[in-house]
Amino acid sequence: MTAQITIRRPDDWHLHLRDGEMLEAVLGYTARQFARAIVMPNLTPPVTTVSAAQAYRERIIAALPAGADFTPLMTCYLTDDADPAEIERGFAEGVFTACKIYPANATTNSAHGVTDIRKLTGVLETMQRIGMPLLIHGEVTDREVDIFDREAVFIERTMSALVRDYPALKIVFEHITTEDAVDFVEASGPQVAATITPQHMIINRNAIFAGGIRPHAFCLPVAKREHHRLAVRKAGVSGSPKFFLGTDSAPHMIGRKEAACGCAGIFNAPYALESYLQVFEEEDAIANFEGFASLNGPAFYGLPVNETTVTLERAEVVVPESIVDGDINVVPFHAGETLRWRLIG
Ligand SMILES: NC(=O)N[C@@H](CC(=O)O)C(=O)O
Ligand SMILES: [Zn+2]
Ligand SMILES: [Zn+2]
Repeated sequence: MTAQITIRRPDDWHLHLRDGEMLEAVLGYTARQFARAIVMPNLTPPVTTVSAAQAYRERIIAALPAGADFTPLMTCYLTDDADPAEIERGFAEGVFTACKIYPANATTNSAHGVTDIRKLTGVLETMQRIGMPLLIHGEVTDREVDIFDREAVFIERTMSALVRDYPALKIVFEHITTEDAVDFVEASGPQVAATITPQHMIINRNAIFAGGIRPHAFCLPVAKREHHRLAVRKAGVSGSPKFFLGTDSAPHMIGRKEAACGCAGIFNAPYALESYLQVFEEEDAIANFEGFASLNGPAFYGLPVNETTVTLERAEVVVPESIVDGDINVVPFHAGETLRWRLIG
């Protein structure tokens, strides 16, 4: 049995770092595991301009623990009136790495999101021309559509046409949760890829109702049926360059999760690599772990791979029931469980 595994240092291609005290409390966990991360722009107010992204990047860098080697890659939150010139300038100046579409009201802090993708023609043409990736939270927001079908219906109603109409646009289908999304990404050209979270490889929708309502297993897109989990898991460990690591680590204060109307989001940053590696091991696919965690993302984004490495050893790690820092109290993914790998640096 392998006792240690060393891979090139991974990156997280989908991450929520928040701001202020929460940023201070959670950033170190990601910086310990990952060299770079695509930082989601769904702050209040959202990050829609080059100057807001620059200022947010500075706050992140200022909050880094001493000696950390971590680069935040910033994203622009698209709204109906997003300005193609601003986006092109942000990309050219190296401030924006990508743009993010949240369909309006699809998820946490998405009230300013896009109401109709047809309003973005100028933006999407520009992004296609300059090779700037478009990251999509792929769920319809139509309340008539069952919540478990919203990703599949988004493919039918929006994603298919988008891929057809912008054949050279780089698109990341974020945090995929269904067999439909796996099939769609596999059937599309190399310009279409997807991120996969640890939770969507590990839990199905039963986890949200195991013996009672489990708010810490609730995120969006919500976990689906077992056959979808198996399809997502298989895609993730397959070695296909179209699938790469994106934790979607999304911390919310314990009181905002354990509430009559609890927030969506799972905080998985502290043990993300341990969690993913366990899946690759269970699927007898450790040989594909480095590709998923450290190579496929940079290749898709056209960025260099990281030069340094990380090592995980086979050792039990008990995940704490909560992560507390000053006033911040967040329950991590796998709280109270024992994981089989430990990141040693
Ligand atoms: N994934 C989540 O459940 N929540 C994210 C938003 C998102 O990625 O959709 C958040 O910002 O809390
Ligand atoms: Zn999302
Ligand atoms: Zn997210």
